[in-house]
Amino acid sequence: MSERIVWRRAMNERIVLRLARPYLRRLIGAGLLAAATEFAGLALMATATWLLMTAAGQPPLDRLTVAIVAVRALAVSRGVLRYTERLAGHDAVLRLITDVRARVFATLATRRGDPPRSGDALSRLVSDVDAVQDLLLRVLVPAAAAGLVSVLAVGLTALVSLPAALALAVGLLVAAVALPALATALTRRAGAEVAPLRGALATDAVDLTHGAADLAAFGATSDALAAAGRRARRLARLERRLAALGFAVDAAGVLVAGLTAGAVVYVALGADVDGVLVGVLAVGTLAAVEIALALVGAARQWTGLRSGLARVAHLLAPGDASSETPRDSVSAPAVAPAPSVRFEAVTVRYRVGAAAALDGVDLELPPGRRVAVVGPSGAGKSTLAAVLTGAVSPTAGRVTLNGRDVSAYPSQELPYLVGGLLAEAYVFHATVRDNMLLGSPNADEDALLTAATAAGLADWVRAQPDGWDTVVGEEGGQLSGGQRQRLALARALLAAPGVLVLDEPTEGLDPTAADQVLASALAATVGHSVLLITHRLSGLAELDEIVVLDAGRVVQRGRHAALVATPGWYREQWVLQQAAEHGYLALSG
Ligand SMILES: Nc1ncnc2c1ncn2[C@@H]1O[C@H](COP(=O)(O)OP(=O)(O)OP(=O)(O)O)[C@@H](O)[C@H]1O
Repeated sequence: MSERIVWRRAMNERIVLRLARPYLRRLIGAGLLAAATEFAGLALMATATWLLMTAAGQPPLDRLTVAIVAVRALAVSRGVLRYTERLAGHDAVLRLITDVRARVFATLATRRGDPPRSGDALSRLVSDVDAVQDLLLRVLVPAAAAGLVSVLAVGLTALVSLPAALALAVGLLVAAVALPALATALTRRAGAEVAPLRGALATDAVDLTHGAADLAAFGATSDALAAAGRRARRLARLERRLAALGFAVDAAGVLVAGLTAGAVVYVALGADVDGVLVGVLAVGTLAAVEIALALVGAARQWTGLRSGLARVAHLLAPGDASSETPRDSVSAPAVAPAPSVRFEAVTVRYRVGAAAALDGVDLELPPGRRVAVVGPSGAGKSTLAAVLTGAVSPTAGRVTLNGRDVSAYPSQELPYLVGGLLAEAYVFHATVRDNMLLGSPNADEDALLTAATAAGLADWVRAQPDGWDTVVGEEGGQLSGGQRQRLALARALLAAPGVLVLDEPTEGLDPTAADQVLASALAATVGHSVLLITHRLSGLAELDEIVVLDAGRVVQRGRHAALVATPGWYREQWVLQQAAEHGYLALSG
């Protein structure tokens, strides 16, 4: 098992690095330049030490001339080398990154079956692809340079004293192998958790903003916010822990440098090495260990980059396991008994001086009553629902639940009393199950099936290979408009708040499907309080009352049978719709 994980990790790097092949020569060049830069630094320290210590003995100036020129040359060349190394490295890596980003973008754009969320996709395009850049510039190039310079330093020390070279080699091994391994082991788990958590937080931001209305409608806002808050706090904790471990490892690095220099000096003195050379060895050791310690930083970087690299590799070589973070579960709502609803002369004006969207509307909805609100476009139907759910406050008049003003209810309590399918319901990029459970997280399979059947979604779910676990795509993009609507209706039926508001539940369905879905949804809500908003007039015969709105006013009200027998908007529309739909049926049959 662990072997498999290690193999897969190595595979991730290999998949990403395979893309670097066209730029290999430039990258090797950058690595050599980096090594030359570090070596120039090391040589500068050693030469300057030799110069200072020798000059203290006041030798003839010509003995120092070469060293003086060397110090100047090394100081200048170090800067020049660093500059060219950066230029070569960034040139190669930026070319590579352009390729990787284009490939990731193309994969994200064309991929089917496991569509990413836009927040997550953004994070992949930005931070995960940056991980490829960091792997090369901050891990591989400095690591190669540090390795090369360490070997050179040991080799040159061996020319002075073999035992001192051995002491340096041990110190360099600790600094370049043991400490990086320790740093990786300590930070691996936390580091691996950080990138998926960042992805999950980006997704939270998209869902919390785009899905805000639906989260509020199902009373899931505070749970969703709490879940996002938990993730944010966990991320902050992990990052603090990583920072603390980083400081501890850095401190250990300083200790290793000091101890190694001490050991080299001790061994060199024991081997009767010349005093000036001992000084050179001491300073050279400090510089060499510091260069080797760059590997600790590289290893730490690598740990942090791994999950990003894995996600890029996963995208570029599909068919591997996904690393999505599961959504936290939310607590169950208490199913509220239906309240008694009363609209008293409710007037809504969206702007001062604008025509009233609702104009003195009275409506009673005692527990168990089912009322339809119909009327031409712009008549105020959705406004009526919005006033009932507390989304819009009346300009005049009031809406009460059990005698208490809607605005007096806490926002956490209201969704269990009134809610349901609001206009333009948001479908989350999650499974069918998760979408349905939004308003009733603890519902069991039977309840899911009942609600899905009533909404006419069950057959489709059964036909999916993943059933309830089918991912519906961002904003339900993998569903047809009708399936999206059925899913939103099933969610509302499952949530079953005290008063179920259904705003155009059959929008986007053809007339036959619309009739079937409305009939089964109404059959599932017998005994519940329902406020149905619809522009279709068929299937309303069994409702207790139909309210006809026009320009914000109630122009007709009564049961279907009475309304079709009375001249007015309802009868005219009924006749028109029947004629149109029979024509449609005749054509489609
Ligand atoms: N948020 C808003 N800001 C300003 N005016 C609004 C807003 N929402 C609705 N209105 C206006 O209020 C009136 C009633 O709109 P409402 O959406 O309630 O009608 P509706 O009967 O649901 O229409 P439709 O059947 O087309 O959905 C319309 O004139 C509309 O332009």
